[in-house]
Amino acid sequence: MVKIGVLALQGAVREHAKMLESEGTTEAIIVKKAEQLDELDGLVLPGGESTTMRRLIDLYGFREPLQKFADSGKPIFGTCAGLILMARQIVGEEEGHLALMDMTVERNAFGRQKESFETELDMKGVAEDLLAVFIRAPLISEVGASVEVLGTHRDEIVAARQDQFLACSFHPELTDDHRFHHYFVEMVKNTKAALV
Ligand SMILES: NC(=O)CC[C@H](N)C(=O)O
Repeated sequence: MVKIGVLALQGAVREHAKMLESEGTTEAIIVKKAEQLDELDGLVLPGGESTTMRRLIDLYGFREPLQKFADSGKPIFGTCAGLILMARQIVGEEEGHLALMDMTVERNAFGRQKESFETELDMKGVAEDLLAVFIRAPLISEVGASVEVLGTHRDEIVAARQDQFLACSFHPELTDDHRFHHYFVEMVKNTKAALV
C-alpha cells in the first residue's frame, strides 16, 4: 500500500482522490496541513487556479514543506494549475513558484473556459489513446535537457516528466481513463521501494 496525498487548498481534489483509491493499492490522503506531507509516499498538485493556489500555499505555510518534500525524492504529479506551480518559469510572470521542473509554461494557452475540450493523446509509456480534458489549460513552451516530453497536442507539449516529477496540462481525473494515474502510482511504488 502506498499513501498518496492530494493538496487540498483549492481545485479538483476529490476526483483525484477517487481515482487514486480506485487503484486498490493506494490510500489517498486529502492534504490540508503541511504536517500531513510527512506520512506520504507521493503527492498530487491538482488543477484549479494557480494564482489562488500560490497565495494559499504561502498563506498556509506550505512552501518550505513542499520544497522539502520534493527534495526528498518522492514523486509529485501536477495537473493543469499544478503543472504551472511546478514550472521553473511562467511566461509573463517574474518567476516560477515551486520551480521543480526545468520548463517554461504559458498559462491559458488553449483558450477560455467555454473553449474547453476533450481529446485522445498519444502519451509515451502510458497509452496511445489517453483521454484528456483541457480546461483553460497551460502549455509547456520550453523544456530543459533533463525533461522528457511525454505527450503533445497539435505540436504543443502537454505532458512531461523530469525524474520523480510528472506534469500535464490537462485533467486526467475528470475522465474515466485511469491510465495516467496508474502510471503515477507505479512511479510512487518504485520510488518507495528504492528509497527504503
Ligand atoms: N484547469 C486549470 O487548472 C486551469 C489553470 C488556470 N488557467 C491557471 O492558470 O491557473
